[in-house]
Amino acid sequence: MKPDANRLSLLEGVLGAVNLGAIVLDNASRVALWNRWMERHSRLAAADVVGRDFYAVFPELRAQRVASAVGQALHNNFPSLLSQTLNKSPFPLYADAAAAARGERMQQAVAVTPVTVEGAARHCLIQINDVSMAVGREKLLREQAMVLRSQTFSDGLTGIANRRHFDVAIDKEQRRAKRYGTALSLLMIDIDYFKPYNDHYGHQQGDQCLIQVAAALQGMLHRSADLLARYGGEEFAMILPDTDVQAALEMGEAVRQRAIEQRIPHASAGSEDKHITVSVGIATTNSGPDSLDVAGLIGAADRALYAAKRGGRNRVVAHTA
Ligand SMILES: Nc1nc2c(ncn2[C@@H]2O[C@H](COP(=O)(O)OP(=O)(O)OP(=O)(O)O)[C@@H](O)[C@H]2O)c(=O)[nH]1
Repeated sequence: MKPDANRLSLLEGVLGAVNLGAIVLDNASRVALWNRWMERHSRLAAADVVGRDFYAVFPELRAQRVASAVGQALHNNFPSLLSQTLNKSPFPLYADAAAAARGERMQQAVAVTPVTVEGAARHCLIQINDVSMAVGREKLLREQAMVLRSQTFSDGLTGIANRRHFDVAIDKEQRRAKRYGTALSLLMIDIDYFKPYNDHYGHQQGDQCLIQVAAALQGMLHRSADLLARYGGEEFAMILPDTDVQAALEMGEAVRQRAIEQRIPHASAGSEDKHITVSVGIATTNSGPDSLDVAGLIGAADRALYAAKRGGRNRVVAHTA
């Protein structure tokens, strides 16, 4: 074999073996080369395609970015890499027969490159990579990152916001209240006689009680900036932006009532009512000169809660400066 013919058959062999789609178009956009990968995934044989107008083979591509990339390569000697977000699957190519039957195109990365051919007008090479796996992996990673993020900010037992979420939110709301001169209220809510509940019914039922109370309180919040968090073991915190002391007292009372409405039996409660109750401590900060910082607000709500417990439990106490 002559050296030139040798090189040509080597090149044909290589093009046939590469694991990507290769199409060569001549200057009049006729298909000059169609490799085996293209045959496999388009289900069009080279013999049926070579020599035909590219847009007769793929009419839908005429109005697409691929067409302008081909034009730029052939007429302006300009290479293009098609944006994958805008051109996910421009070619009707399928991983296998089953995907073709489902009409599920493979995700593609497409590059169009001008090719100089000795003694002929400029050609162009279209390379198509199957990036379905990479795209799938990326999607999975993004989904996992979202799950991780939501786990980082929610309490594993009750599903409501956790302490970390609370810390971020209270800080943000305190600064917002100060900046806009609005009131901010914090409710600390603690289940009464929870240690005897656990001792009497067991830890697992204690967990169920926490889940039920958390869900009931969560259902009371309707404004997007309101937040209920699990602050500690059997203690919840409710952040209420734009809420003055009067409105916070009403909310505290509604919380107390909602807990009672659950009718969770508590045979060993230290009180007359043999059902689960909660105590609520409230602190409110305004933008005035005696406005509280985050630590001050939490400390004040904690002291109010302690006063509610000392006062007999199943009650609401608001901090007074
Ligand atoms: N089941 C369960 N119990 C918890 C969890 N976290 C904290 N606890 C329990 O909550 C109880 C809290 O008890 P205390 O702080 O003594 O308060 P209390 O018995 O509720 O008494 P008062 O608050 O004064 O009415 C402890 O027994 C903890 O073990 C949890 O995730 N699950």
